[in-house]
Amino acid sequence: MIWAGYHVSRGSDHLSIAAQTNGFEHKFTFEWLRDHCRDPSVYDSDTHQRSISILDINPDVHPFKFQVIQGADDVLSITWNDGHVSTYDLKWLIRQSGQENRKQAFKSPIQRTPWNIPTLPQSSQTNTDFQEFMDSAKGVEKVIRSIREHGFAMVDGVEPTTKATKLTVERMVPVSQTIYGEMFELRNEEKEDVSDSSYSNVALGAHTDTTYYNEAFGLQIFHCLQPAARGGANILVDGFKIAELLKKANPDAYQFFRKTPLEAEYIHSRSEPQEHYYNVDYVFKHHPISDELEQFRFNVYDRAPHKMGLSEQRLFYRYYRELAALIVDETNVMRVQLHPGTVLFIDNWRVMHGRTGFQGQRIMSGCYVNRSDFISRAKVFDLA
Ligand SMILES: C[N+](C)(C)CCCC[C@H](N)C(=O)O
Ligand SMILES: O=C(O)CCC(=O)C(=O)O
Repeated sequence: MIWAGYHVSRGSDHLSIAAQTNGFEHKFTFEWLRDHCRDPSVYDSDTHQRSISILDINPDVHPFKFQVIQGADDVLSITWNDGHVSTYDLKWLIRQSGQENRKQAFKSPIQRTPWNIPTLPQSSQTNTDFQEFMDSAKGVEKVIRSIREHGFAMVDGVEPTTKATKLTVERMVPVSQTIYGEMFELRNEEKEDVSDSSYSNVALGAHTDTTYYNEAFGLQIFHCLQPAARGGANILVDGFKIAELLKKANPDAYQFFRKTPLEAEYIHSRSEPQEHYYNVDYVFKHHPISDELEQFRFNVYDRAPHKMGLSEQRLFYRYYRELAALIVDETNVMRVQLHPGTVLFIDNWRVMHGRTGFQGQRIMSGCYVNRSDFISRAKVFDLA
């Protein structure tokens, strides 16, 4: 059966849709087709949820007849041996085909552009005005695009309060509930029962947060409500650039961190701890299908004891020094003096943050956002 350049034919247990141009065949078993029936009786097209179990489908299901109905959207219609009729938008069906290049199908739709000092993105790309962000979908899209392409974004002109920071974040994504609270205000007065070193005035080397969580938070948000009298600048380092540099300088080290999961842990409260976060995962985490680098995880402070054999220990220390040296190399370190009014969004799966030590009172307001919540929002704009 010929349809707009395709030939649909039947095999022993499948249908094949062959492109007339190059003869490429998209093949789907009868079971796959019946399972992917988009009829409202078995599938909700609003929520994309299926409403039947795989056991409701007869494994011997096969077409009684099939035909292509041509129209605005060409449709494949199958009448099954049990009498059920399924229709498929042929363009949709071809997009689901895993034969051609499954890897390709999962490639990120956005171009991630690793940066360091010589290649810093323009502020016109990364910064968005508060009113534009609040009033238009375009403003939100611009911020998401910058986070996806460059690993960070800024919104300027926000009222310098924690309440306004929350409002700004929630325009785009829900704020996460964490052990640090929802919105946190980081002050350098000793917090009585909290053990994290960020609640002090010491310098913090560039790191990603919550490596000890099973899913590290997707975004870290900072809004400096009161800058320190001296020091206290933030630093940002693009982990994807570091990945690129390490891979080039020492491919074995890159492979080591791709294949060797590292231990991380944290106990939040000093007295009567009610929790002990612990996780193992890779420094360079790749997508299981596309193989693209998806997450960079690096935090020297929150490492748990490394349970490694002797040769692994030797390699680990050699390579970890090399990695750490790239992260402090000034060519790779962006300095940002945050001031009241600017909300900084950091992709915590890519860009490391830190700060210089400081004197005087400093107040940093902020929060975390779940990875899934952020990616879900980005997908609406076709940015994930
Ligand atoms: C942001 N806030 C101050 C609330 C917490 C900071 C946590 C930092 C921690 N060492 C980590 O890397 O997760
Ligand atoms: O105080 C800052 O600017 C950064 C703190 C920090 O690195 C953190 O909270 O993880």
